[in-house]
Amino acid sequence: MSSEPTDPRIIVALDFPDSAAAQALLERLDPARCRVKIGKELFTRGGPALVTRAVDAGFAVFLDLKFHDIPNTVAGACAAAADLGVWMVNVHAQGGSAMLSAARECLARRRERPLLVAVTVLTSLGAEDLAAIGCPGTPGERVLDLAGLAQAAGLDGVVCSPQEAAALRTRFGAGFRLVTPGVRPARAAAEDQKRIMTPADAVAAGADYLVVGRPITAAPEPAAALAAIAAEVGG
Ligand SMILES: O=C(O)c1cc(=O)[nH]c(=O)n1[C@@H]1O[C@H](COP(=O)(O)O)[C@@H](O)[C@H]1O
Repeated sequence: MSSEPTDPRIIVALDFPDSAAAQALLERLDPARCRVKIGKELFTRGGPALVTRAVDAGFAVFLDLKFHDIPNTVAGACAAAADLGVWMVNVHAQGGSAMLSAARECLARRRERPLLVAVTVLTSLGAEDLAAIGCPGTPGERVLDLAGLAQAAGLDGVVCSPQEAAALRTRFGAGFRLVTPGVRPARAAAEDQKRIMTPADAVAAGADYLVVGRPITAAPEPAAALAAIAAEVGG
């Protein structure tokens, strides 16, 4: 487990349709005040070059490509992510124990490695969505099961909704990283997110890192929106 400090806690999700828009926001953000996340949309547009630019600009980068494939393929993808110098990388816990272990082992062999976290149940899914895909139980129950799989495989933590953070913290203890999207300031629109909480409530529940996209990136003044959320959570 890593013992690095959690501050800054806020990870700005750079979900932009082109590299120029992402670059423009990066130039207005301070790497001492936030981390950034590059996900599927922006990575597919901007590729590794954009990731390298953000790393070189001093940002702790969460490369959110949610790898989910056979163990050998996922291990190789995690190694490629580590080569980019990112701070955190993720895989889907539903890929199973062998896949999680392969990812972990491949990164453990490196002198410096990114944190490895597993996505549990997407924050856009509610109980009725799980039922529709034949998945029994509540999102909370499934998240606990999948987080158990991730911890047993030696991962650093999980991506979950803040609604599950308190139960996970109780079950898995202080060193297990809880990365929570599904964060919405009071009165902000939920949009496609279903399991949400405010920034202050998420941190009170035990979240280490808050992934925040549109409440910052779609704000008229993104840096001011970030500062307001940072003030709410104390860092
Ligand atoms: O892995 C993620 O980051 C992730 C997992 C999850 O369960 N839910 C979720 O929303 N995310 C990501 O978190 C970000 C949330 O963005 P906003 O809904 O705009 O704040 C997006 O970039 C999603 O891809």
